[in-house]
Amino acid sequence: METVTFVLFGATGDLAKRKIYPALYNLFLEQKLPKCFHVIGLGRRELSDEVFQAGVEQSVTQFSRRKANDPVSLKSFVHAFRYQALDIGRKEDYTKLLQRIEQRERELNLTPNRMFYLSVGPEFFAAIATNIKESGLGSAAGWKRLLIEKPFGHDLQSARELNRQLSEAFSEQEIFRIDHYLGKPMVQKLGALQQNNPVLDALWTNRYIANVQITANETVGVEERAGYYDRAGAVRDMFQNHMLQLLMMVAIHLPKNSTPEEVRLKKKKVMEDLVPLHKQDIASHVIRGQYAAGTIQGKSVPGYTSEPNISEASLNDTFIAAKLQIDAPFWRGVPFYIRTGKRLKEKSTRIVVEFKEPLKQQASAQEEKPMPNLLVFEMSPHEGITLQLNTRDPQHQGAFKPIHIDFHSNHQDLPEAYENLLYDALLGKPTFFAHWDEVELSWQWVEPILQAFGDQLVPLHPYPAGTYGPAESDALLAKDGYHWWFDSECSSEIQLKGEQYAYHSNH
Ligand SMILES: NC(=O)C1=CN([C@@H]2O[C@H](COP(=O)(O)OP(=O)(O)OC[C@H]3O[C@@H](n4cnc5c(N)ncnc54)[C@H](OP(=O)(O)O)[C@@H]3O)[C@@H](O)[C@H]2O)C=CC1
Ligand SMILES: O=C1O[C@H](COP(=O)(O)O)[C@@H](O)[C@H](O)[C@H]1O
Repeated sequence: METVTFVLFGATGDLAKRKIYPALYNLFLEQKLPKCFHVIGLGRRELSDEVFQAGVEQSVTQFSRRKANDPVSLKSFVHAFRYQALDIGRKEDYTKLLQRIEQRERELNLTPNRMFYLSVGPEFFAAIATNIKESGLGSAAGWKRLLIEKPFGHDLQSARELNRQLSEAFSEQEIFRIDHYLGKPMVQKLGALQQNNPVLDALWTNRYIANVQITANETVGVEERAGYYDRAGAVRDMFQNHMLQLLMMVAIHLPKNSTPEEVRLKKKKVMEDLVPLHKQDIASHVIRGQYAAGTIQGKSVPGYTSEPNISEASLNDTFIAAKLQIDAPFWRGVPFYIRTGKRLKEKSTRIVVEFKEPLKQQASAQEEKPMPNLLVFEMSPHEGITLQLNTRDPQHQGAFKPIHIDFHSNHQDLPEAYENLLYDALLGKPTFFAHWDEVELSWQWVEPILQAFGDQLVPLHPYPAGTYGPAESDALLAKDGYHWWFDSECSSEIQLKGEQYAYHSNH
């Protein structure tokens, strides 16, 4: 791996502490960082290198997946960190930063490859990119890369404007837009599973698939992010980015050994083929909800509008469910249902592929009917794949009985999303980053939803915290003769009737 200077804007912030340092530490332990790896952390406040290093050590000790119990390797890791105060708007600070970086590159005899990670609010992205360019920080003989966090824009127009500004300092190949769902191990496996298993590959079409359900349920509420979340809502916070990325990843058909460029083009094609919704049709395809007071895991929680710093009159969405259609030969006629929300009954992120039921159609009215075959990709709370099959139960007059073939990973050994993404960025591998084309098409697709929500054309359904969202979300599927899998009664029914064949792996 090539040597690199990792320049971290927002080095004193929450994301750096909880995600970036622990991810770097795990890569360090697995020897996945370049030799002579070093970091320059930037923030507004004045800190010495020693105080900064102590903060990095603390965050690694607190948040790392692997225990930081070897003091020698921990010291060696934090020794790679230096700190410099920098105000994003002050040009002279970038000149000082350049001098510091050049000095370190000379000391360590490094090729001047520089990776700039913007772990700061999106309002700073354009100013930082411009200052990197104007100060000469981006003009060294080595490569440069820009890593940015979401949110990438607030709507189509602002996303385009931001992209225009970034493009003046960095080319598309140099911009790595982080969508941490693309870093989740199960999401990264989706393509490989399909490509390397002819059984799955053959089934991946509307001939066999009845519908696809993509769920990201959360138990947390708005937490301390009122300022951001009340302007974003579930549609901008989760749907436009993470949920549509999951849709692209599950719907693409990839030939073996596809290049990043091929993956990008296939994902783009999925977005281009998504049937657009018109503002006046949104209410029949999209359900908007907001949590009311309720109980989650035995604990009472307030409603959204009683949360700190949220107005009592807020009409912000904390839940969204939608029915999407892909107008392409493989997927025509297969509804993709997507839902995500806060303060729901349990944390669960999964994709369920429900297969068609020719046996059910053939069975007479009196005959007992089998359950559909399901293929479930679970990302949270545990990573796993489950296949639901039907068998007959000799103990119950040969009645149909679903069985589950289960693969579950030992999640302690799984890399965190940020580890995967940082590793790929260091290697310059763009496959699991959001390309501008996807981001632009995603904003374009959600734009009528944003407008319909803004103009109050879609009812805002309250749902008690601790449920699965508004009943209208169930009705969205019931209209087509389906239901969300693994919610309440449905899931317990399957669990009770089903027999489990489990396969556990350490990887
Ligand atoms: N936290 C999370 O879990 C997630 C965060 N994100 C995104 O990551 C980004 C960072 O979030 P987060 O770490 O939570 O934010 P924080 O508010 O915790 O940290 C902000 C950082 O930016 C620095 N900063 C702010 N203003 C300036 C300035 N004018 N000049 C220089 N530095 C400045 C702060 O420095 P100082 O401390 O010195 O003021 C601090 O290091 C945001 O875009 C957020 O949306 C995305 C997904 C999850
Ligand atoms: O990006 C975000 O994601 C988290 C959910 O991530 P997960 O990995 O825990 O599923 C969400 O809570 C947050 O609001 C959003 O900004």
